Amino acid sequence: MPNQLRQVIQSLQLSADQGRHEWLEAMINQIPDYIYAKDLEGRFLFANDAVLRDNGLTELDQLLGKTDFDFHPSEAALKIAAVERQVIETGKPDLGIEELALGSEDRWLMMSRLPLRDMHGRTIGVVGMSRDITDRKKGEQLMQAQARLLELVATGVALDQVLSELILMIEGQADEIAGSVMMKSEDGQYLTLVSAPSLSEFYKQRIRRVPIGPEMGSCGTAAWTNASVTVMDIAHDPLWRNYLHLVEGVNYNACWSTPIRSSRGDVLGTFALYSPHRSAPNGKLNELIGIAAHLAGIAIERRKTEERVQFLATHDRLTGLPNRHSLDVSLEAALASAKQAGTSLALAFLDLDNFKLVNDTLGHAAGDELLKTVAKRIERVINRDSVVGRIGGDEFVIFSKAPGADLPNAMEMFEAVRSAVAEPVTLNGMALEMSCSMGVATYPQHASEAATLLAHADAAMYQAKETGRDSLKLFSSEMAEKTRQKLAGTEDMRRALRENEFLLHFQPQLNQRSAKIVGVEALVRWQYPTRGLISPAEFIPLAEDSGLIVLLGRWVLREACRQCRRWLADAEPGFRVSVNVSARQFKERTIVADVEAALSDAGLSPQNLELEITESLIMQDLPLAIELMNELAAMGVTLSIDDFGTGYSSLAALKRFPVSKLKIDKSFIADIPRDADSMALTSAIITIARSLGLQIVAEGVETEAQVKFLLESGCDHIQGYLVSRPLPPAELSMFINGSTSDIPPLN
Ligand SMILES: Nc1nc2c(ncn2[C@@H]2O[C@@H]3COP(=O)(O)O[C@H]4[C@@H](O)[C@H](n5cnc6c(=O)[nH]c(N)nc65)O[C@@H]4COP(=O)(O)O[C@H]3[C@H]2O)c(=O)[nH]1
Repeated sequence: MPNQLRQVIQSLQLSADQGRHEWLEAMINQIPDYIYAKDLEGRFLFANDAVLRDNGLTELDQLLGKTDFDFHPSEAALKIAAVERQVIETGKPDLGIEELALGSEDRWLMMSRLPLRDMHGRTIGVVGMSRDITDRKKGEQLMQAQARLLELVATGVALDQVLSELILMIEGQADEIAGSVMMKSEDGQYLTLVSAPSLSEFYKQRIRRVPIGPEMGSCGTAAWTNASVTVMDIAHDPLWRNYLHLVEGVNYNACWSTPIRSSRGDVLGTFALYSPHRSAPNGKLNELIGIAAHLAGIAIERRKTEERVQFLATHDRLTGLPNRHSLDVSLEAALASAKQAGTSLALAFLDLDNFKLVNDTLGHAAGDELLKTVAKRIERVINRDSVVGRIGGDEFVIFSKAPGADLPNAMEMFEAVRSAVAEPVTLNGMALEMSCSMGVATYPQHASEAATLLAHADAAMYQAKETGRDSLKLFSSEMAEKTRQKLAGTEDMRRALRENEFLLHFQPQLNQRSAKIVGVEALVRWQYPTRGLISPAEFIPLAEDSGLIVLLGRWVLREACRQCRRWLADAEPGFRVSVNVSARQFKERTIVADVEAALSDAGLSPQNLELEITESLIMQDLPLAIELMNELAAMGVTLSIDDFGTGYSSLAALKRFPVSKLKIDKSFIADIPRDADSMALTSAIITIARSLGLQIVAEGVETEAQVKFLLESGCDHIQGYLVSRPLPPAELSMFINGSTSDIPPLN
């Protein structure tokens, strides 16, 4: 035990024997904390080994009697002296103060100073203790930095800024390291540098884009293998063999790269640390790298999700083209700049010809493939200043954003688009010839508002369709007149609905063997105040087009059910009213609720209602049609396929639908007995339908010869002018209650 300490202890009159002193000294010297005692003048009376080591001393004698002014700059020494003087003067301890160690920027100490008292309680100096809390402090800083980083991610700060903060945070935890974050390119072939705040500019330029693959440096390999890669000596590591030129002139000798992964484990990029020392990261640093890669993953994934959400909000999922909404925005902007610059703008509306046929015959996947191909072809052909967007199933809109694009140039481009779309395309191994119909409208000639411009281009496209498809039409004033008429017609129909101008006629369906009326088909008419009775063929297409068919169809259902209820008392058991259903009623999913409401309003049983559904309705959206048909069939409503033979569905397909009846289209019946093919086809349809357990009704029966043929072929039910034209309910009542015997003698 050094004399000085013994003297101190003796001076403190601590009654201790020699053994205890040695034991005490050994213990104090084992402690990693710093312990010292000073007299009233700040001279060291004692210090343990930790203090000596920290000051670069080996013997206590080198310290005793000296003050902090002998070891530290006077400014720092004055600070210590002030604290100690305070403790001595007040007699109050100064406990648990956290301070940076003298002369250090990153070493933290927790200091405590207490008055040193003699056995009489007099203060004769100060005892100091301090503990190195650098690790704890760094841990706290790391936690704070993580919290801040997550806040930055959450508040949408730019990704490179977030990553740069992350790298600085890790760099702050170890000496002489510099970090980088690289992100995997969309095609998965490359890593691109996103952030590296401390790497040399020179080096950053060289690693802006590096390939991913086996033996592609530390990062390229880590991204390839989805595993950490620790290269301790770049100069001699085989992974860097082909990349040594990158580190020429910079002092990076080790590079440790860790994959940044998404929550699903996919590689999003890499987090790398460079060190001038040929070494591997220690356990603590490895842990930090793991945290950093995880945080970087959160930041990148979050940003990707945001970008995806943003993309989906503005783009069509299938083709990746701008969607209706973003197209509207760019069109408004393009129109505004054309107006400002006093230039023109041409807009084309494109609709594929026979797209539905592709979907129906080759399936939706092939339809989707075709749309993607078309989108790519259009993008390939249009010039850089033009925009193409997909605004509906097979509808595309194209316009030039550059002010001043003159009409002849624009028309030339649109023609090129048409040719590109018409190039042969192979779907499901089948080579197809596609075509499209296009309509063009221009600002300022045809319209000055975006919506009108679109509507006019649409009208021109319809004109192209009507004149044989596969063509391009420029909007004209006659088309404007047609559009105007269409709008006026819709408005007129809306008014007619309000003013109850629609009425129903009913056409009987006869079981020719029993000569009984088994049901009636409800057919709508429009009693126009000035034009008389208008046929549905004239207004149903417009009602379908405008969507008014949903309201009209609801009215028809309700009215037909009510009328059927009135006839039930006189009618044959199993008597049914059949009602035509339009595709729009299915598409807008209103049909099930409408049927329920009509039945309950009329007090009619579902068994007395039949819905006529066309093949084309079913094929427009097969899964939806099957879903709704199942719901309706489950209610007990009978479903029949109307106009059978005019669509594309095969008899075999009928097995998949919950239908119980087939109506053979009148176009087949009309050709009987003139056309042998129609007869053969009709008879085949009847045979197969019967084998499937379906009832068959022949529509449009006008002659005895047709009746004879149908009877021989096994078709029992007929509907047509031969039995009766569609009639107002009052006239039809006579058929039903048997008060007229006008039914022709069929058998
Ligand atoms: N040449 C000939 N024609 C005959 C004969 N027997 C009946 N017809 C006509 O054939 C059409 C049969 O109706 P549809 O095929 O469902 O065809 C209907 C149907 O698709 C649609 N329609 C009628 N009412 C409604 C309705 O309430 N809702 C819906 N969505 N469509 C309806 O309008 C179409 C035409 O209806 P209508 O003009 O009433 O024409 C009726 C009917 O008058 C005949 O022996 N020879």
